[in-house]
Order: sequence, then C-alpha cells, then structure tokens
Amino acid sequence: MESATFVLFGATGDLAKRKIYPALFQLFVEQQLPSSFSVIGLGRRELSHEAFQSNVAQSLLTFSRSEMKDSVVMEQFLNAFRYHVLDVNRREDYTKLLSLVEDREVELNITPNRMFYLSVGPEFFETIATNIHESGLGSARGWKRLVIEKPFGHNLESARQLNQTLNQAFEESEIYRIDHYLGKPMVQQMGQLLQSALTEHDLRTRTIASVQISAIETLGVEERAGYYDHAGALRDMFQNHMLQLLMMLTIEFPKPSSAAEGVKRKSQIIKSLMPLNKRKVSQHVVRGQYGAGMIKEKPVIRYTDEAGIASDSQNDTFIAARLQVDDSFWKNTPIYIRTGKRLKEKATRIVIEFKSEGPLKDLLIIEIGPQEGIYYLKRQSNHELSEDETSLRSQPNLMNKGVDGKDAYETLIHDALLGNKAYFAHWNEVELSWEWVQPIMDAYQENLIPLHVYPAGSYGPQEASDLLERDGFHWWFDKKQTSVNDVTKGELFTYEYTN
Ligand SMILES: NC(=O)C1=CN([C@@H]2O[C@H](COP(=O)(O)OP(=O)(O)OC[C@H]3O[C@@H](n4cnc5c(N)ncnc54)[C@H](OP(=O)(O)O)[C@@H]3O)[C@@H](O)[C@H]2O)C=CC1
Ligand SMILES: O=C1O[C@H](COP(=O)(O)O)[C@@H](O)[C@H](O)[C@H]1O
Repeated sequence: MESATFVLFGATGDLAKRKIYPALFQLFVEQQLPSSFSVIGLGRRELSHEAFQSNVAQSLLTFSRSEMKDSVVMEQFLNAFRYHVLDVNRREDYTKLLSLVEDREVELNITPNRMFYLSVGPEFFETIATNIHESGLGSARGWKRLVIEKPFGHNLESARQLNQTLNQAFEESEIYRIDHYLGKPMVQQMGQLLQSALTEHDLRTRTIASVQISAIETLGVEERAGYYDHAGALRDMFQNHMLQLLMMLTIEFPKPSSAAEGVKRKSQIIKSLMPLNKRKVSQHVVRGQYGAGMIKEKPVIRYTDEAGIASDSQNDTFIAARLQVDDSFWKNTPIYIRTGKRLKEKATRIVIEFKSEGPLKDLLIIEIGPQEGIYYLKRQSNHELSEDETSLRSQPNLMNKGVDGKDAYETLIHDALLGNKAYFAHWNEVELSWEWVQPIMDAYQENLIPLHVYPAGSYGPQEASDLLERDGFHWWFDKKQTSVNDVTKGELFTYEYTN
C-alpha cells in the first residue's frame, strides 16, 4: 500500500472516537497500513499534539477490539498523529494546514497522497471541499481522495447540489461515499455466500416468491434528536442502507459474470424499481412512529417525549415498503423492506422465500448483524420449527459463515486507502435512490399517508404486517417473546414464529 496522509476533519467528534481510531488501530496492528503513515486530526478546540494523542489512546482503550493495547504498540501508532486547530469556515486555517501536511510529508519522506476524511456535520461538506481545492491542499502530485460520511444530501435537489460542488474539487473517482452497511462482512461476501448456499442453477433460475429485508433496532433516537427529527427512518436508513442491501442482493440473481459487472448492475437495479406516485404511496408504504412501551422488559417513553423532539413531531421512526424491480429476473417478485427504531429486537436480516406448491416453504436467510450467518431452511412450515433443525444439521457448512469480527469501518478505510471503490456508494446509485424515494418524502410532507403510532418493543404498526398479508406473505422470524435461543456460533438456532 502506498504511503499517505490521513487528514481527519472532526477528529474530536463521536464517530472518530468510536469508529475511526479503533479501525485505524486494528489496521495498524494487522500491518495493513502503509509503513509510513501520517494522521492529522482537525477541530476547533485547542489541543496540543500530546493531548490529542492521549484522547485517541483513550478512545482505543474504550472502543478498540484489539488485544494489542500494550503501551509499545499503542505508542508506535500514536506517533503518527498530529493535531491542528481548524475552523472549517476560516480560509487561513487551510493554508496553515497545508504547511503542516507538507512538513510531515517531508519529515516522513512520503509521497503527497492525501485522504481527506469528513467526519463532520453535512452542512460543512461543501465548504471543506471548496477550501481544500482553493488552498492547494488538493493539488499535490500524489493522489487525493475524499471520504464523506452520510447523510449525502437531504433530498434529491440538495444531493445534486452537494455533488456538483464536490465535483469542482474532486472527480467522482476520488469521492468515497461511506455507507457502512456496504462494509459489513455479510454484505461484502453476499455473492460468495449465496453461491455456497445455492447451486449455480438455483442462482440463475430458482423462482423466488418474495424477499424480505429488515433492519430493526431496539434503540430509540438516543442523543441525536437534532439530526434524527429532520431525517426520520426514510432518510436515515431507507434511502441509503436499505436500498444498498436491496441492490447488493438483487444483483446476484442471475449471478453476474464478474464483480465489476455486479457493481455496474447496481444502478440498473435501482433504475428498474417501479416508480411510486405520491398519491398512491400509501398502497406501498407504511409510516410509523414509536409510542411508549417495553424494551427488554424495561419501560421506555414515546418518541414525542424524547429530549429535543417536538411534542407534535410527525417524524417517522419506522417504514415498511413493498418494492418491485421491473427486470426479467425480479419481475413479479415483491420485495418488502422495513426498518425502524424501538422494535422488539436488533437484527439486520434478509429472507428469501422460494416458490413452492402447498404450504411448505424453502427459505434462505442471511443474518447480516449483529448475528452473522447464512441458512438454507428446507420445507419450512409456517407453524413448525422441527424442519429447520433437520435441514441445518444436514447442511452444517452453511452455518455462521462470514463471522470474522471485523468492523465495517476497518474494511472501508482499508479499501479507501487502497483505492478500491467497489463498496462505496457511487453517485449514480445515490441520485437514483433519492429520485425513487422523493414521492415518499412528498407524500409524508403533504400528509398523504397516515402516521401509525406503534408500541415500543413491538414489530411496528399492524399495517406493516397487513402490507404482506394482502399478497399472501408474512414477516418471517418475528419472535413471539424476547427470550429465545438466539444464534450462537456453531450452534443450531431455533426461532419462534409468530405464525
Ligand atoms: N456518530 C455516529 O455514529 C455517526 C456519525 N455519522 C456522520 O459522521 C459525521 C460526524 O458525526 P459525529 O462524530 O457524530 O459528530 P460530532 O458532533 O460528535 O462531532 C463533530 C465534529 O466536527 C467538528 N466541528 C464542528 N464544527 C466545526 C467547525 N466549524 N470547524 C471545524 N470542525 C468543526 C467538531 O470538533 P470541534 O468541536 O473541536 O470543532 C467535532 O470534531 C456526521 O456527518 C454524522 O452524520 C454517520 C454515521 C454514524
Ligand atoms: O447509519 C445508521 O445506522 C445505525 C444502525 O447501524 P447498525 O450497523 O447498528 O445496523 C442506526 O442506528 C442509525 O440511526 C443510522 O444513522
């Protein structure tokens, strides 16, 4: 890997602490960083290099999964870190930053390859990109890359505007839009896993009755009221992570001839999504907001009582939708997506239900997180569990594939340093995703669709189940109760079905 400087905007923030430093440290420990590597952390608050290094050390002690936190390794790692006070709006701060970056490049004798990581609020993205360009920070003879966190725009128009501004400073090939779901091991290995679970023939021709993609959480809005109350589940999860999961799965049927072809197909898939008309959104989409309820046997308050949330907020904390990809393989196969906060369990899961005569179903389940695994459950009845045990026993090789403990940020930062863009969201995908969700945002805005309040600790509004029942399906694996034998490494798992 080529040597590089990692310029981190927002170095004193939450994401840097919880995700970026632990990921960099893990890569360092695994010797996956360039041998000469420089990190320049930026923020408004005054910090000496030493104080900054000590803050980074603290974050590693709290959040790193590495067992190598002994002082020698950590000290070597922290040696690469410097801090610079920068207010994103002050041009002179960028000129000073350029001197610091250049001095370090000379000191370490490294090529001026520069990765600018924007771990700051989205309101700063355009200002920073413009200042990088105008200060000369982006004009060195090495490569330059921009890594940008979500949210990428607030709607189609603002995303386009943001992209246009970024493109004045960076080419599309230099922009790495992080969608951390694309860094999850089970998502990165989707093609491989499907191939080991299904035969080549299955992948090409097996008829799929329906697909369900769920990303459900027990957490509420937590400390992010300011952001979340303007984003909601639609912008926070659906427009990006959920549509990316849909793309990553559907490109595998029929199996692409190469990884590159698969990546190209992502945009085609999203382009083939049957468009919604804002007046008919309510036929395809269920909007919800959590009420009070019980999570893990503890009472929790309703969304509108949360700190920082307006008591009359109409913001969505849940969405379920029925989508249709209108291409030759997926035509006539409904794809159901749901995501929401304060639900009964934390799970990101894809269930493929295959067509069959009669009531017994074959299911392929991909557990993306926090449990990881792929399971092919043969001849599942809606009511029985015994069959899945038999089928899992007969196919032990399909259990718990992909468990490697890697955090998405480790993979994505490593990929960005290598210049591998395969698991970053391309502008075309982002633009098409915003375009597709725009009628839903319009319908929400104009109140053309009801907001259903659901009890915390449930699986969302009843209407989300009705959405499937109308087509003769139901959400698989919703648990009757919280105490279940969950998936543990190497053990059979048993779920309790609601129906
Ligand atoms: N936290 C998370 O889990 C996730 C965050 N994200 C995204 O990552 C980004 C960062 O989030 P997060 O770390 O939580 O945010 P925080 O509010 O914790 O941190 C914001 C950072 O921005 C810096 N900052 C604020 N204003 C300025 C300014 N005028 N000039 C220079 N620096 C400034 C702050 O430093 P200082 O105060 O020293 O100036 C701080 O380091 C956001 O885009 C967020 O949406 C995405 C996914 C998850
Ligand atoms: O991006 C986000 O994702 C998290 C859920 O991520 P996961 O990896 O834990 O599934 C979500 O809680 C958050 O609201 C959203 O911004």
